[in-house]
Amino acid sequence: MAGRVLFSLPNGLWFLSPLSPVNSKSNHLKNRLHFRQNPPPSSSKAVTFCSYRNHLQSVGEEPVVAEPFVLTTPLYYVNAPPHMGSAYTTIAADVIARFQRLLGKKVIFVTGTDEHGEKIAAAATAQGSSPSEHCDTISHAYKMLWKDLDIAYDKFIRTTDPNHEVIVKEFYSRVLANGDIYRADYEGLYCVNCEEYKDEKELLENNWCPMHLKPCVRRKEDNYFFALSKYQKPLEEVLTCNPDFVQPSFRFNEVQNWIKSGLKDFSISRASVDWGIPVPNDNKQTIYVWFDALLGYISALLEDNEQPTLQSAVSSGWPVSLHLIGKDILRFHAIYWPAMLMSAGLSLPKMVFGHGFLTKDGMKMGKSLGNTLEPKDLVYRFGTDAVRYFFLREVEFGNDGDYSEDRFINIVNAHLANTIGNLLNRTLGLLKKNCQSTLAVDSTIAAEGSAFKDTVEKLVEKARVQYDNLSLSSACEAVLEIGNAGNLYMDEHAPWSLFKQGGASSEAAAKDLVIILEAVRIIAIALSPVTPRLCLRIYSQLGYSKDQFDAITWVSLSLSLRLFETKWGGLKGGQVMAQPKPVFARIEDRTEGEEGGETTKEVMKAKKKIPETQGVAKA
Ligand SMILES: Nc1ncnc2c1ncn2[C@@H]1O[C@H](COP(=O)(O)OP(=O)(O)OP(=O)(O)O)[C@@H](O)[C@H]1O
Repeated sequence: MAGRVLFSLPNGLWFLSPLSPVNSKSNHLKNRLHFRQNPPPSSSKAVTFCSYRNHLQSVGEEPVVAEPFVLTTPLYYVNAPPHMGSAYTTIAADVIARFQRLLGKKVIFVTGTDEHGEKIAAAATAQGSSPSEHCDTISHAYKMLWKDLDIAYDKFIRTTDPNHEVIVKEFYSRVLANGDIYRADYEGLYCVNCEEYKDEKELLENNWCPMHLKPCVRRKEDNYFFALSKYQKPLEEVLTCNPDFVQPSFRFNEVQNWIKSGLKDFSISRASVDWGIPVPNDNKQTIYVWFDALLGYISALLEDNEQPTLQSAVSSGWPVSLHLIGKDILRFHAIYWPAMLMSAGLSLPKMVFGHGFLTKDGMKMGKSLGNTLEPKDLVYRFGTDAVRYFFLREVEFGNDGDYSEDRFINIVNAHLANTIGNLLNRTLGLLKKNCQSTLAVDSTIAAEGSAFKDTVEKLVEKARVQYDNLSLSSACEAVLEIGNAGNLYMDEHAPWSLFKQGGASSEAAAKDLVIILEAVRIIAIALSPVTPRLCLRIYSQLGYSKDQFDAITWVSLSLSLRLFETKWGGLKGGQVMAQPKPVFARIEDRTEGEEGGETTKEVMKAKKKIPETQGVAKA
């Protein structure tokens, strides 16, 4: 999405004269907001966001009880294959989706690709392929990467999908009928690579684009515009009535300031771009990104073989609970999109979260700059869980973060291999040696009167709250603290020496092992949204099957059905643990064919897969 608008905010337009007034600007500015299908209660008053929501509820468009948890990533622009920045948003979305599923919610996780525009056509020509072949190749590269990164999405929407086109056209027609689209002439300096008119103030000498270091060309065309300015007040109200609408809170303030500084109408079509969805009733123009790609969030919701209508798509999960995006496209998601939805009489998303950038030498990593980090390479070298864990734990969600390989290796080794993996391994080693790998008592009995149990329960609750607040790094930290507390407990109690003393000391030592293993069991649930493979291996070591792992929930819904939850008390006396085997090999210790695990095998598997997409040339 962002790839189509780089560094240019298409607000500053150069109006010459309104053309054949689809709805002339002067007229539509006088109009009050109205909604074609569901007119609001009083057409004589400007509609506020709060009254708008009440109105939608009364006509049944806004569900009173939230149903599924629907979340989206941006639809990535297929001008080049994915990179670690695209992977970052998608990993974070996957973690949130997995967490919500653990809470027992039905989740619809939407991702996909934005496939229209001049840059795509140019990239295809440069490759000697057709635009549609090019889109197929790059879109496939995204899907392959999501597979390697264990991204469990529910819907993958491509904007070249014919159903998407139907939805875009219906949406456009609604907004048009609402008097919010008009045609006007404008002229300016155009950067072909940004696919955007630029404000002369932002250009370098001789009108060079600062991003592409190429000259912009003067262009004049007539386009269709969306009357964003009409939504100034309603958007102010959206923020006033809904302080959680934009997260993190400092981005909320940014959005508020943008709105305060005055909203200008924006262009929604291109006359010179063929590779796109034609504007209804004017096939000389194609629809520009915001009236195309953003609609993918809605068309993705269509069920297979369903009539593609806005109504049917919306009834399958709109409004979304969360749009997860990078801060580069915040303005479009937090201002343009809500205004467009209001114009079409549809509900607004519940939250837009704009995270920060992964940077390289302080610059945003991006396809256009080409300063990207290859996620496939990282997966090949370090494994899927290591990549997922590092970026979420290291970068505070919402802020920027720079990548360093040393830091990557240190963090992953210290947290996953040492604190968690080693704790499990040495406990199971002692259990094997002294208790035939069998638990002496239930974990509830073992922990009677133990302050450690309370510590674990508090920390896991802290992790839940942090996941819920989208503080993903803090959630990881809370889980890691359980591991730290477990290691401390082990060192303080020294069960290895208690076993040597025999008698009551030996019994106490056997209980200590149960206590530590129960803590590790809880870690495996709490970290499973972030490192699902590692957590499955931990669960297997604790003697559970994959089916049992797949059935875990965070909170017990029914005591008889949900045995494996984050509450203390899952492990039972007599339960037999598996033979101790490292669940996470330290990075420098991994060699081809090494025993130790699946981690090594996963790395080798990823290595074999690399050629599948590595050959995709950059646009
Ligand atoms: N460096 C990055 N850090 C974090 N997220 C990123 C980064 N780069 C891209 N993204 C994610 O991808 C989205 C933009 O998608 P897009 O396909 O336009 O990628 P892009 O690499 O930014 O493209 P371009 O460099 O051409 O602008 C962002 O909103 C964000 O979700």
